[in-house]
Amino acid sequence: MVLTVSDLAVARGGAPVLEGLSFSVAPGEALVLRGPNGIGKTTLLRTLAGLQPPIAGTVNFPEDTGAYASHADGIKAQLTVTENLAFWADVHGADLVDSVFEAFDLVDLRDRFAGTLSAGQKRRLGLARLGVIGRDVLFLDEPTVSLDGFSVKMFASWLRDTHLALGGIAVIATHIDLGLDAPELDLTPFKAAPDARGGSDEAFL
Ligand SMILES: Nc1ncnc2c1ncn2[C@@H]1O[C@H](COP(=O)(O)OP(=O)(O)OP(=O)(O)O)[C@@H](O)[C@H]1O
Repeated sequence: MVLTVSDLAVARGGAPVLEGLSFSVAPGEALVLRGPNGIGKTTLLRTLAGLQPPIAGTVNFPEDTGAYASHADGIKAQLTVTENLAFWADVHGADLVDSVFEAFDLVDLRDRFAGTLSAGQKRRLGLARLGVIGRDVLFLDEPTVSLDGFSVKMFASWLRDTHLALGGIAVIATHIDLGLDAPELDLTPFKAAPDARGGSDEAFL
């Protein structure tokens, strides 16, 4: 299982954002996306994950092995932490294992309604979803936003010592160092030439 990207071009709102991207990520490896605000990290991650089509090139990894995570993580406010995780496990036909509560520091929050969690706690729950759904190829958009230093370290440990150690793959847009010893891809040189058409995609706003 390898993630292979060939001559990819991506667009947002009908306007090309990045072009000419080729790279591959092997099992057990992560790739960190770098670049200034607005360069196209979110657009690229969404395209890699199959949430929007590329305008050129190809993205290859085994079907049904990918998962995209951003701040809009689909937490159900009226369910407890445990019920949220059980729901996601169920949808993916996976078992909800106790170690997930520990890995994401949710042990004391098991019975709390998700709607009552703080921003950082919600983020931990959203990230814990990745620990239950058993997907091999993770596309992570600023996963550590709202997390305190301790939680960042916990998440980095899970990523390194569980997900990657078991042969998973991760492509991560992050402005902070997760201590992963992963290669970085600066997207700046891949900025698409300006497109006179411009455009707007209301559904994506
Ligand atoms: N509806 C739209 N129409 C045209 N351009 C858009 C539209 N929505 C976003 N863009 C532009 O697309 C570009 C890529 O945005 P994207 O969110 O992928 O960047 P990013 O690298 O993730 O940014 P950040 O680091 O700020 O999160 C930006 O320059 C943005 O202004």
